[in-house]
Amino acid sequence: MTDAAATKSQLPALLKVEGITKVFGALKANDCVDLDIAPGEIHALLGENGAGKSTLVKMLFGSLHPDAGSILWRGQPVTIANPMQARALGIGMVFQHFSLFESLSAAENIALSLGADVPLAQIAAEAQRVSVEYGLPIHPDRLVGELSVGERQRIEIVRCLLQKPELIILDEPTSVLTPQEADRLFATLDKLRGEGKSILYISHRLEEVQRLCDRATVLRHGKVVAHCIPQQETANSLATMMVGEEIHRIERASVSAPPAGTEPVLEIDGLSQPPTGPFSVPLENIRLQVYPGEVVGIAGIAGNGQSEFYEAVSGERPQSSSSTIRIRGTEAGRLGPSGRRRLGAAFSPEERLGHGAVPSFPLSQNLLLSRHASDSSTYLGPLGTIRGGALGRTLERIVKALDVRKSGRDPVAASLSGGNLQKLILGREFDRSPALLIANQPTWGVDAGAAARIRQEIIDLARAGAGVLVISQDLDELLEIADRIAVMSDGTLSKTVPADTVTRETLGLMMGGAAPERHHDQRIGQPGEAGEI
Ligand SMILES: Nc1ncnc2c1ncn2[C@@H]1O[C@H](COP(=O)(O)OP(=O)(O)OP(=O)(O)O)[C@@H](O)[C@H]1O
Repeated sequence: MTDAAATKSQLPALLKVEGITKVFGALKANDCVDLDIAPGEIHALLGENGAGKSTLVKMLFGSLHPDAGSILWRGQPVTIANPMQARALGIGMVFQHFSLFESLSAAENIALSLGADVPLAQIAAEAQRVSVEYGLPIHPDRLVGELSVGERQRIEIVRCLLQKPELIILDEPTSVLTPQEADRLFATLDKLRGEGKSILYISHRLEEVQRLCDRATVLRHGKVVAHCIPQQETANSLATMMVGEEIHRIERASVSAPPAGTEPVLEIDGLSQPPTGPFSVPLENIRLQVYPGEVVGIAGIAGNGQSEFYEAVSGERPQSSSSTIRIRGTEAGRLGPSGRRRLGAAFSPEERLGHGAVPSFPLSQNLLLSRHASDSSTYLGPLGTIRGGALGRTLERIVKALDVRKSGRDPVAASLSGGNLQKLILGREFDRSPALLIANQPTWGVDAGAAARIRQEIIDLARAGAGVLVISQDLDELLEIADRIAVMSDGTLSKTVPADTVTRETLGLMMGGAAPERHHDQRIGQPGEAGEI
């Protein structure tokens, strides 16, 4: 045990959890969990998707209630009936799925949760002060609906800090952040720890857990399997504790240039789009080609036009000109998502709940929503009746292929853990064997084992002949799976470079806008790209 961790483990606990159990139907999501957190400690809560982490922290925040066990706060047993009581005790939480109203400004959202009679201008000023003090830049007057996921998260953290909590629960805070934003967050958390605040930190990124956290509790299938000091472990040993077996190593055969004359599966030619809202990023003359057999990655700092680009290529925001987007040679610019799906495209959006899936619909109905147009003869009868048997069989196939953990046969989407829902949404698209897959942040919030599985599926899909476009803020992910990488910056797209000729550092520079040439696209095997970065 390191000296600091040893000292912290001996301090009287700020929070102690004893034998907490939570049952959903036949599933024990938490099974007699013990955990203690000292003042001034960053404590990691680790476990694979569906291990029970969110269930545990929701009980600490009063949004779920334990079936057995006790919670002690500063040594006293407490019942946390609701989030208001949790906040009153001094427990704040930043959720994995943000709880902000999109049509309200950042300051209005903060005002709602503070619930006090404080003028909005004062709340905005206070939020600004906290955001500067803790290095979390936000714009209090901006509408949340216009902001990137990273910016929304900063608002959530600022809102939480304004409530002056003693314990802050962070559920996968860095999964949507760039390396630079994550570094800034770590500095913020360090500062909070220095002020004596405690942090319960859920993350699938084991390197950052080792770098940041004093102690860790590891859950598997709802049970505590280990308490450990992350710095005394390796990322591999932590992952093995979580999943109980070694993590799959990605296998990736190199891809050769497609034969001359091969038609791209996706061709974007001069895609420009004016701002779609007061704070949205305009897209400027984007050109890109994706060929069968390859994975093309789009890197970039959040808020540089990736969301607008995804909307344009997926058909969520059809274009005024048909010819700016071609899918398998057919002009598709004016088509919506279903029209593009009929051409063989598949899509996986960044936000899984609300966008990738309807939270209150069972999984089978969510499956139907994305496949009714492209596979109508499989899932719909002659009079538009739903073929439940076919839907059920497909669902089972997807669940098996991606090892989706769920409670019950066909539960509502909202009941799946974040990572399991992500596996389901991607599995739904893989299952169609699409000619083109466009995935936005495919492994956001997914555990190390499942992320490896998803990345392998993406590579296998490409090697089986599909073209894949992956938008990701995770540079390591792009370097692992992409054959070519382009960087989105300020609504423009750099030329692509072969992934094996770039490093994180050069990509980081490109993300900062250092790429001298834009609007070009280059296929694998064409020379002279890397030197031009
Ligand atoms: N409201 C609910 N109803 C039914 N089952 C639920 C509910 N909430 C969670 N579960 C189930 O409990 C298990 C634990 O889920 P939980 O969200 O706590 O996992 P997690 O460790 O946070 O996973 P992830 O890393 O994917 O977020 C999962 O199998 C999930 O499907």
